[in-house]
Amino acid sequence: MTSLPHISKAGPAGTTEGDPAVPTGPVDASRVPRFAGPATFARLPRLDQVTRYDVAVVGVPFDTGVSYRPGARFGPAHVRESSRLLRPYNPVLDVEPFAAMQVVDAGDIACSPFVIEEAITDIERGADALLGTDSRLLTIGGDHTIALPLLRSVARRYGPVAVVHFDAHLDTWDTYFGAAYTHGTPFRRASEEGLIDREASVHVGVRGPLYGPDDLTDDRRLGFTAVTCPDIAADGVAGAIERIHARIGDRPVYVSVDIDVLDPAHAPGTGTPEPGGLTSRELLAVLRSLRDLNIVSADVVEVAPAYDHAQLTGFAGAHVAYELLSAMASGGPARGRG
Ligand SMILES: N=C(N)NCCCC(=O)O
Ligand SMILES: [Zn+2]
Ligand SMILES: [Zn+2]
Repeated sequence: MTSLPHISKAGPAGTTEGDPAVPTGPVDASRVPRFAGPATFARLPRLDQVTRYDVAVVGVPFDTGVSYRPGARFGPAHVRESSRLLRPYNPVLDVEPFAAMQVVDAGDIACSPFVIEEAITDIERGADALLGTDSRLLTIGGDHTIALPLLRSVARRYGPVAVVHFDAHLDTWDTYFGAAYTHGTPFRRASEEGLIDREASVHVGVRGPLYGPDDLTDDRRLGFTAVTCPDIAADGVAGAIERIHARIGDRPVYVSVDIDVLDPAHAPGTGTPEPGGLTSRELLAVLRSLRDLNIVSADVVEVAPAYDHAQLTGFAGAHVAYELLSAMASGGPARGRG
């Protein structure tokens, strides 16, 4: 009988047992079935099972900032459960992210489900505790409100960062019902607080009706340009990649992926779905191109499992996280401003 867990060393079999320099990898799916044992992200070790890490995958089960369907508080658990099928080698980028870096599951940041301002402080402190000089965060939300405290933490370390924001929505609106901190407003607050590089931030996948033309002029003033879904329909994925790279260069960049950037056919489990979105194939291709960028941290947000079908959105979220980790592994450690 085999007992759990069979956490593997990510180096060549038999050569690295007990070597602290070699990352501890996922549970070996050829020895312990994928559907057995606890659902850490990609079946990676927990924070307390390693002595150091390069990337902490951390959940933020918060959805008090939503304007429509609630439920993204259950996103971290759903993405973890859906990440059991991931495999260690990324053939497109020719990288083994869990061998190139020590990736750990740091659990969830506990935050208030009642008071948004308190939750934002909790998330910022939680991120500060995990983000080191040579470590990065990959955060699983949670609604998009959480990008604000995450950017505060990242900007404290790197200064204002470029943002590549994948989303159907601008999320640079001002207030809802007079509330400043919501999932429709994080990038406006971040821009006002000086957390983002206004010369180098970009939305990807924006579409759907707005409140009025001012939304777009405000958005540009706040430092964003947009590669919209109609742009991608016209110029393809290659056109999108070219524009993103031209805008970002080698600046430190934070990547935020709202899963509703995908068409609802690819990701139904989300709170504010908008028809006419990206396919998962298109999104994964753009994410792979980010290997050339200086990624300082990233998030995947807005997975709301109550509206999911057949784990489509969960698998999409898990794969997005995997490609972000692969891009980080492939691009090497984060660097400060050159
Ligand atoms: N961040 C997300 N997913 N949605 C923002 C939608 C804001 C609105 O209801 O206008
Ligand atoms: Zn959105
Ligand atoms: Zn969003």
